[in-house]
Amino acid sequence: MRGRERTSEVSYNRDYSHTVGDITSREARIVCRNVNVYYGDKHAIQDVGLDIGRNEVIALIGPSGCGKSTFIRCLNRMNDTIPGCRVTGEIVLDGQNIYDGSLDVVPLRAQVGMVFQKPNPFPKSIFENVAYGPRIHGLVSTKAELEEVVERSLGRAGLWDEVKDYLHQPGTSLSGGQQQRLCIARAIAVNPEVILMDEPCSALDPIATAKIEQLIDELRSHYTIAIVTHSMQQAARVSQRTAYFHLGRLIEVGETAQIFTNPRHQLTEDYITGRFG
Ligand SMILES: Nc1ncnc2c1ncn2[C@@H]1O[C@H](COP(=O)(O)OP(=O)(O)OP(=O)(O)O)[C@@H](O)[C@H]1O
Repeated sequence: MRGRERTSEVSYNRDYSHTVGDITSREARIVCRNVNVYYGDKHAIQDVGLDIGRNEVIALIGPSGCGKSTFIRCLNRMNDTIPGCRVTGEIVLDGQNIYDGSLDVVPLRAQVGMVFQKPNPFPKSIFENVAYGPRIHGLVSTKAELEEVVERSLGRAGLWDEVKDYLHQPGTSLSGGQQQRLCIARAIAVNPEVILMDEPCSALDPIATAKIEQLIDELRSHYTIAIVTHSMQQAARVSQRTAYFHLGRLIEVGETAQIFTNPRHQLTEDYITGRFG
């Protein structure tokens, strides 16, 4: 790590000497400590500590391969599905370490929903895409309740008005941006607390991207959101805090405005000014 005067002036976290800035959050929803991830012998995430707060959007940024996706996948144990992947450390959601052996990952993945880079609706109708989760998680007992959940979720995802007359058309018949909002509605339908988004706009045009960004801002009042993005403009537009990763380490975290206007670590500055990445 290159040093210069700037790095000697900054205050590091007491327990996370390689991370500049305050890793804690006043109203922490997720508390990550000493998180390490290995793919076989490869040490992909190294000693990450980070809180993610209630009703906040946190952007995870950094050069390709720095571990953003790997880290976000730790938060709902999606890495469990990757052969040879091992996670150590603690990730506590509402007081429970989600890596406890006794924890059932099925409800966890409803509680911590995920939206991927490419919209991935099920090969089912628009209605069924949203209804599937509440039905299998036993969240509704009548048809009327199910219809209400579908309408509310599509409404919250900003899609209801566009699809209310086509609920029985295939989800895949929608445009890319609409499909992504359908996937957000599907995540919302099972009452998540946290929504993880891994480059949710990378397959979308600027208009569809703007809609998703506006939606993210609206969703913040109900959910905690972590978003991986390659777009620094997007991070600046949608997030309140930003975390900068480099080679598997969390280098700097802070208020988004501070990270983009006054980064405290040389590596962060190099990245945001386009010197590498
Ligand atoms: N399934 C896997 N098996 C082995 N190594 C992996 C796997 N997935 C990721 N890695 C490695 O872990 C490191 C972090 O990758 P990751 O995809 O998390 O980075 P990223 O910051 O999200 O990258 P990008 O911005 O390009 O998506 C990289 O060195 C990558 O090659």
